[in-house]
Amino acid sequence: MLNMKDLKISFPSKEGLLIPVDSVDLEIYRKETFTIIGESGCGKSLLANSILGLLPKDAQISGNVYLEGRDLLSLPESSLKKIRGKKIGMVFQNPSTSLNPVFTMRSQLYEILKYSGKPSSINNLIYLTGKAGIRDPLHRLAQYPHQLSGGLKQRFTVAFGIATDPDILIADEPTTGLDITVKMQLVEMLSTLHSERSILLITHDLDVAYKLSDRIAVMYAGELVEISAADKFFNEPLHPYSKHLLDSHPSRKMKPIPGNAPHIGQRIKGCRFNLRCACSSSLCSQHHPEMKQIDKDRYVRCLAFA
Ligand SMILES: Nc1ncnc2c1ncn2[C@@H]1O[C@H](COP(=O)(O)OP(=O)(O)OP(=O)(O)O)[C@@H](O)[C@H]1O
Ligand code: NI
Repeated sequence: MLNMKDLKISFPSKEGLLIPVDSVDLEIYRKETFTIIGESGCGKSLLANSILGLLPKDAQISGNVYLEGRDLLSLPESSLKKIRGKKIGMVFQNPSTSLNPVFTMRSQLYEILKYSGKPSSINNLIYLTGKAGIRDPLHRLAQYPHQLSGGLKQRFTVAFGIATDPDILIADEPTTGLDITVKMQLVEMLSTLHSERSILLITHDLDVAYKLSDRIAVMYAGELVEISAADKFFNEPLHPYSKHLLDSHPSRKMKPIPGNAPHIGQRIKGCRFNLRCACSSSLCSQHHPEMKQIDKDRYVRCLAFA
């Protein structure tokens, strides 16, 4: 459905070219929830934003992003805008920035539907708010963003995200900043959407990833280092970094990952994780591993598997 080939995003800077996303290859299947996890700054949001053509102006991008065979990166802005509106839905990290404070929820949802040529009857508005798990829809639709709780605002951004019935919904940290009860309600709601469309989920939160994902991709310093079916991933992570990520969770060993994530300008020879890896050998600091298929639904970038 959505395919990335050798995607690279870079920024010119005084210290030379910064490459926060490097050689990413991935495929998101129809109706699956594909989740990207990894420490802050590893490139998750840039990767997601590249699908929408929403990168910063100075970003340089190469490679391909195919949505149903069409390369989004080669399309002019006008076509991209149409696709963005109809085929790709987006749920942003901070609902306050994606909701317009001066319009009611009803008029905002109405505008999205009208713009994308979808039915904008009140029945459809109620249907969509219901799908996003919003109770008492008529009352809520009449309100302005500042009258809503954080959880309700986030539900409305989900309603906006699915309004155009997109093939893929991109949700970047949708649960960040929500308290635990509201977070779990949102997760519950997202899981009901899951059977209908592909979801690209980005999260720091392993609980959220565990509850929602069909497959997990782990990103480290701009590269994907593991892609695995979610059940296998949580039982038997392959990459040493994946193991550390899981061990840092309170329900496991709650052990922090040793060392620090590399600085964005840092060029690391060999495996990018070798400086922090307990299993690292002299080979790891010399050879940069390729992504290798281990079995039907697992890939890993680690010399221990080469
Ligand atoms: N316009 C820019 N110019 C230079 N570097 C940038 C720019 N935008 C982002 N970056 C850098 O790219 C890296 C990846 O950023 P990105 O936002 O994709 O990380 P992330 O994995 O989403 O992190 P988080 O989990 O904190 O949201 C970061 O180191 C960031 O500083
Ligand atoms: Ni991010």
